[in-house]
Amino acid sequence: MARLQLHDLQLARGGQTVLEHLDGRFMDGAITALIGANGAGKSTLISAIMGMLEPVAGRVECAVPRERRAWLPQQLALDLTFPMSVEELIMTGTWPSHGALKGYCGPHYRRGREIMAKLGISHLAHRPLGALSGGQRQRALFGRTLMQEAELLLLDEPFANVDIETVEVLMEVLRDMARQGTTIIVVLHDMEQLARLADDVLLLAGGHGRWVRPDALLDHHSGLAPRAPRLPLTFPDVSHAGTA
Ligand SMILES: Nc1ncnc2c1ncn2[C@@H]1O[C@H](COP(=O)(O)OP(=O)(O)OP(=O)(O)O)[C@@H](O)[C@H]1O
Repeated sequence: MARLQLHDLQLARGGQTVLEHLDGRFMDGAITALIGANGAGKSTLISAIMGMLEPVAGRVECAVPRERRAWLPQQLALDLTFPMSVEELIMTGTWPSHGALKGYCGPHYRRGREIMAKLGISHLAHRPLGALSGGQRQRALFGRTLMQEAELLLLDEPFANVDIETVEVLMEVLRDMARQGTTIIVVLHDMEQLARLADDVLLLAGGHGRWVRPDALLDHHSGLAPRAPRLPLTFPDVSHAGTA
């Protein structure tokens, strides 16, 4: 039911506590929006979930094997200038489970072609990453995640610098992955995207985390800005909302 759980987690950066007493479970097959102001600790929590940051106290319980955990950072954080084609990038999705040095076999290539077709990038298979638009690059990065057969997927603002048509394709891919049981955590700042995608919301503020129903956030925003759903998220007082 919940392969990823947080137990009284305390995380620090540079000797300073960033988050404490963080509890909760991320349901299998659900999409959780991770929200909070700049510096609230979203990246810190993601690092801990990916096993890259040791908790000061408490623990992350994750039953998903490491090779099935995928992390898609913000596009700007990625160096995509190295000479690699779209197809080559997608095939690297096999590395965590298959190894980087073994080469690929027929079924790998077939699956890679299916994934490119699903993402509408078959015609870009041999194009270098450096020659792609933001949207095309993001489709290719999602392709690598599909190739990896991720069971836990963390994404940081996956729709930033991406065209509207690509947003639609990628949202459908995420929904599809969730339907197949993948646990998805996505950092979002856009209310409309949250409304469309999130089954659950974890709000980080003041060093704590609170689980909020998406509709509670939507009610808050509809009162503030009924005609402007694309406003960036603001953070309501959710002190009435129970922690998980
Ligand atoms: N390597 C580091 N060393 C020291 N402090 C750090 C380090 N990384 C992050 N911090 C601090 O930890 C706090 C949480 O940062 P974090 O990057 O997790 O926030 P965030 O919610 O992801 O912010 P943003 O939305 O700006 O990416 C901030 O106060 C930040 O300055």
